[in-house]
Amino acid sequence: MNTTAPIDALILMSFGGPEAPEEVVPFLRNVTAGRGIPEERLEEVGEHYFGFGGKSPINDQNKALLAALRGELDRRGIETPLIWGNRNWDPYLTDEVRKLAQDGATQFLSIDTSAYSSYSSCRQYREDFAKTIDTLQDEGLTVSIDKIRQFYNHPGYADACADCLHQGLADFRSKVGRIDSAKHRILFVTHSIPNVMQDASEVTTNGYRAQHEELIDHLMGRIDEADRVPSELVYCSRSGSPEVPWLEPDVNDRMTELAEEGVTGVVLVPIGFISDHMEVAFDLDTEAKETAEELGLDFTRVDTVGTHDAFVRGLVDLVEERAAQLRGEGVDAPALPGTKALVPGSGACSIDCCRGRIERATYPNWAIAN
Ligand SMILES: CC1=C(CCC(=O)O)c2cc3nc(cc4[nH]c(cc5[nH]c(cc1n2)c(C)c5CCC(=O)O)c(CCC(=O)O)c4C)C(CCC(=O)O)=C3C
Ligand SMILES: [Fe+2]
Repeated sequence: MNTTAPIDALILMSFGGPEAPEEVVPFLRNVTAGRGIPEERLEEVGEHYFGFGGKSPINDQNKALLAALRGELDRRGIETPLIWGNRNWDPYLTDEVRKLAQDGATQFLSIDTSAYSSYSSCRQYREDFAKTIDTLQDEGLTVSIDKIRQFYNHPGYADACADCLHQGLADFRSKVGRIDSAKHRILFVTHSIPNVMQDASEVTTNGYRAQHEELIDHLMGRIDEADRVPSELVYCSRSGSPEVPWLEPDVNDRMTELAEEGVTGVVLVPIGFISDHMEVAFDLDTEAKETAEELGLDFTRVDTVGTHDAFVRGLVDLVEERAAQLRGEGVDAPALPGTKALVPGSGACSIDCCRGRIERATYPNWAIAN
C-alpha cells in the first residue's frame, strides 16, 4: 500500500542551527532557555560557531537528508508531504506544521534526527510536539504528532554505520600500514549527557549508554578479524557546570591516557551523530584532531551516516512501520540480533521514560502496554 495512512504528513524534526554570525547568540539563547548552562560555556560554544563563520553545518545536512528522504518516498510511490521543522531555529516546527494544518492535515509523523533514548534525544522532542500542538490548538487548528522509534538498532542505521566504519578503517590502514592491536584503538564517540539524564533513560529502556554498547558490539562483529583492535565508548561535547557529573571519559582525555600507555593511533567513530554537525566539525575534526596531533597519534575520523542509502531507506521503512502500527496492523519491527526494537507504547520510550527534573507536557503520551 503506497500510503502512510492514517498519517497525513511527515516531518523531519531536528535541532536547528544559526545561518549567520548575528544569529549565533539568539540561537544559543533559544537552546539554553531555562537549562542552567553557565555563561562561560555559552561563550565558548559561541566561539565554535563564529569559527565557522557563524553558520552551523546542520541545516544544509538536514536539507540534504530531506531531499534524500523525498527521493526514497517517491521511489516507493508514497505521496505524503514531507516538511522540515526545528526545535531551536528557523524553520521552526510550529510554523511548518501550521502551514500544512491550514491546508487540512491533522495527523503528523515525525522523523527525529537522533538515534538513542534520552531526554535530549527523545523526550525533549516530544515536549516540542506538545508545545506545537497547544499553540496551534489556541489558533483553532487541531493536530497530533507521533514519531518513529529511536533507530540506533534498526538494521538500516547499523548497515550505514558499518559501511562508514569499513571505509574509515581502510583510510586508517592507508596511514598505518597494518592495523595492530598493540598500537591502535577504535574509539566510538557520542554526545556526553549528565549522569542523571543517563539514569532517567534507563527507567523504561535499556538506556542511552547500553544502546550505544549494543550497536558497538554489532559493528565490531562485522569488521575483519585482523582489524578488530580493542574498542571503547568515549564522549564529547560535555556542557553544564563542572560540578555536575556527565558521562566520561572525554575523547581528548582518553586519547591522552592511551598515548601514555603506548597507543600510536586511533579511529574515531561518531555513532552518536547522524551527520557532521557542529559537535563533529568542532569537537572531533578540530579539537580531538589537534589533541591527536599533539600526542603524535595517527588519526582517522570515520564518516557519519548523513544521506547513506541504507540509512535513508531505513528511515522510510520506520515511517511505514509506524503507520502500519497506527492502523492496528501487526508489523515486523526489525532490530539487530539480541536487541529489542523500541516500539512506542511497548514499554520503551513511553510516557514514563526520560523524565527530567521539571515535568512538562509531552506528546504522544504512549501507554506502557507490555
Ligand atoms: C544527546 C544530545 C544530542 C544528540 C541527539 C540529537 O541530535 O538530538 C544533541 C544534539 C545537538 N546539540 C546541539 C547543540 C547544542 N547542544 C547544547 C546543549 C546540550 N546538548 C545535550 C545533549 C545532546 N545534544 C545536552 C545534555 C546539553 C546540555 C543542555 C541541556 O540539558 O539541554 C548546546 C548549548 C551549549 C552547550 O552546552 O554545549 C548546543 C549549542 C546540536 C546542533 C549542532 C549544530 O549546530 O551543528 C545538536 C544536533
Ligand atoms: Fe546538544
